[in-house]
Amino acid sequence: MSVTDTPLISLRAASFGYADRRVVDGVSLSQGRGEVIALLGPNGSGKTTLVKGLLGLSDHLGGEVLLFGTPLARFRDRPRIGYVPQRHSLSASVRATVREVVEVGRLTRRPWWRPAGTADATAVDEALDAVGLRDREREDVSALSGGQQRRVLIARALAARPDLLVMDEPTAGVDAANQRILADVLSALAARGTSMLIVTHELAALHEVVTRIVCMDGGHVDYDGTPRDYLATHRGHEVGDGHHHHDAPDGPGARTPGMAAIAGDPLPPREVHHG
Ligand SMILES: Nc1ncnc2c1ncn2[C@@H]1O[C@H](COP(=O)(O)OP(=O)(O)OP(=O)(O)O)[C@@H](O)[C@H]1O
Repeated sequence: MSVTDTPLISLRAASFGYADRRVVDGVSLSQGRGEVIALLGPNGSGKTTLVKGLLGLSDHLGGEVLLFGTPLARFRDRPRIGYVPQRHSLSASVRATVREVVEVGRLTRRPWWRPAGTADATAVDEALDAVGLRDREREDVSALSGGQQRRVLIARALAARPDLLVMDEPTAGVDAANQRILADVLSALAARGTSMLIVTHELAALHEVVTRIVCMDGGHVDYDGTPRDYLATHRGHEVGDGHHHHDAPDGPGARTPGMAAIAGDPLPPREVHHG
């Protein structure tokens, strides 16, 4: 297998959890370069625990986990995986400009004592362009909407030029118009070949971006295939986790659109964007 064929992530019978509590149990999954995987499943099925496991933020409790071919325990090249955490918005109590927040993404790419150079500035410019916020770079992040702040966080992750972008519910809590903008941002990244692993309850918003669907239930993977096959086998059910929802009536799943949306019903109109 050549280096370029090495999967970005490769899990064999992998388990993750917290201390001795096994939440993700015996999952086998590998992601190739350029793939955009939507990780679906009901609340509590272990999606976040799985992606946190890849980042060393939950405990690896068994099985094999390779990141870019290197066993998780020996993996040191953390900046290769960009992470946009769940339900994270930027604190209103800290004053920082959009650009300053994105610049933080570069810190993992240089020693702490070296000041930012032109390569850092270029990476920040590109990340801001990728999310369509270059023209807002001097603004205070607290002045931005929730959806725009989510884009700032995506830019922060992109600034490190990761090989894999892991996002936990990037569209949750964002209104329909801004979901559309976020989906466009992710589509543009996908068109550039960015590999993504996206935990989501809102497949309808992202269906144009996703190349593969992995569905979890009770800590296991119970579906892994193309969006087309997923649609065929799950027709009549709600997208993602709607049919399993049990513990978060006001959570993101509560807004999960039905199958009709992914099957081609029109999405909400695009937001007209001013400056
Ligand atoms: N830090 C933690 N310590 C102990 N248990 C945890 C921790 N974080 C999550 N869990 C438990 O792990 C289980 C799976 O949670 P996880 O967040 O991975 O699910 P999820 O599929 O991402 O759910 P959601 O769709 O609600 O985000 C839950 O039962 C949760 O209580």
